[in-house]
Amino acid sequence: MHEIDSRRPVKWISVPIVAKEQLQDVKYEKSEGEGIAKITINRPSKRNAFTPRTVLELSWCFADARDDPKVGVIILTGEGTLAFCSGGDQSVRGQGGYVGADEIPRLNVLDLQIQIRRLPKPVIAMVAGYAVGGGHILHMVCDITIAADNAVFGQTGPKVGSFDAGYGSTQMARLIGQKKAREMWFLARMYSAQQALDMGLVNTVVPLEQLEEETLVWCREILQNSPTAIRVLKAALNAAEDGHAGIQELGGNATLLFYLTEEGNEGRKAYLEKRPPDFSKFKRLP
Ligand SMILES: CC(C)(COP(=O)(O)OP(=O)(O)OC[C@H]1O[C@@H](n2cnc3c(N)ncnc32)[C@H](O)[C@@H]1OP(=O)(O)O)[C@@H](O)C(=O)NCCC(=O)NCCSC(=O)CCC(=O)c1ccccc1C(=O)O
Repeated sequence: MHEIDSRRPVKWISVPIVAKEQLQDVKYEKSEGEGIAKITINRPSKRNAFTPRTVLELSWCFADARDDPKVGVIILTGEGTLAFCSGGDQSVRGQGGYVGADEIPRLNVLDLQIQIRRLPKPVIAMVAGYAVGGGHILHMVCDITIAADNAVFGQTGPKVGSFDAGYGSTQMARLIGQKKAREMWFLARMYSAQQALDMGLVNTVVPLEQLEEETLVWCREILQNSPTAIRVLKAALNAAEDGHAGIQELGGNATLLFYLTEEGNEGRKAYLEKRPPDFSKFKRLP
C-alpha cells in the first residue's frame, strides 16, 4: 500500500489578494451630509436576481458601510419598481451552487445573510415589487422592512428545487410563527404587502411613490438616536436567537465599550509601562 508521508515539508506560495473591482451588478451610494448608505441590486432585467458576483459586490458594499464611521444606517433595495430581488439567478445555477466566472459553485448568499445580521448598524430593506426566494430571505435578515404597496413576498424554493434551512426558515418562524412559516414554505404561495404586514413580516406598507421618502424618514429617526444603544440592542436581539455566535457578537460589544473606559486602559497602560495595574480606584458598582 502507498504510504503517505504526513511529515513531508510544505512549500508555501505567496497568493495575491484580488483587489476590489468596479461594481457591475450593484449600485452603492451615500447621502450627502447624512449617515445613510444605499445599496441597490442593479439587475432589473432579471428582477434583481443575484449571481455569485452580485453577492460578492453586495458584500464589498456592506463592508464599506460597516467601516465608514459616518454611516449610521444602511438601505438595501432593488433597482426599479418591479422587484427588490428574485433570489438566486437560476440561469447560473449549476451542480452544487451558483456559478460565476471562476466556475466554482457557491451559495455565498449565506455569508451575506450573516454579514447583514451581524453588521453593527441597522439595515433597512426597502422593498418594491417581488421579494421572492433568496430575495425574500435577504429582506428577512434585514432589521426593518419598509414595503411598497406593490410588494409581493414569497418563497419559491420548493417549486424550483431549493430551500434555505437556515435563517430562511428559522428567522421566518420567529417573525411570523411556526404555522405560517410552514405554510409559506410548503405551499410556496405569494403574499401581498398587506398580508405581509398582517403576519409581522414587514414593518410598514406605503404607497409605491412614497417608498423612498418614508424609508428616509425611518433612517433619519434612527440617526437621531444613540448609535451605541442601537448597536448593542441589535446584538442583544440577535444573541437571544444565535447561540454562541450571538453571545460572541454581544460580548464583542461589551469588550469594545470596556476598551473605551479608563479601567480598561489602565490594564493596557500598566502592561506597556512594565508595572502592576492599579485597579483600586475603579468602583465596584452594584
Ligand atoms: C420574480 C417573478 C415572480 C417575476 O415575475 P414577472 O414580473 O412576471 O417577470 P418574469 O417575466 O418572470 O421575469 C423577467 C425576467 O427575469 C428573469 N428572472 C426573474 N427571476 C429570475 C431568477 N431568480 N433567476 C433567473 N432569471 C430570473 C426571467 O427569466 C425573465 O427573463 P426573460 O429573459 O425576460 O425571460 C418571476 O420572475 C419568478 O418567479 N422568478 C423566479 C423566482 C425564483 O424561483 N427564484 C429562485 C429561488 S431559489 C433561491 O433564491 C436560492 C438562493 C440561494 O442562493 C440559497 C442557497 C442556499 C440556501 C439559501 C439560499 C437562499 O434562498 O437565499
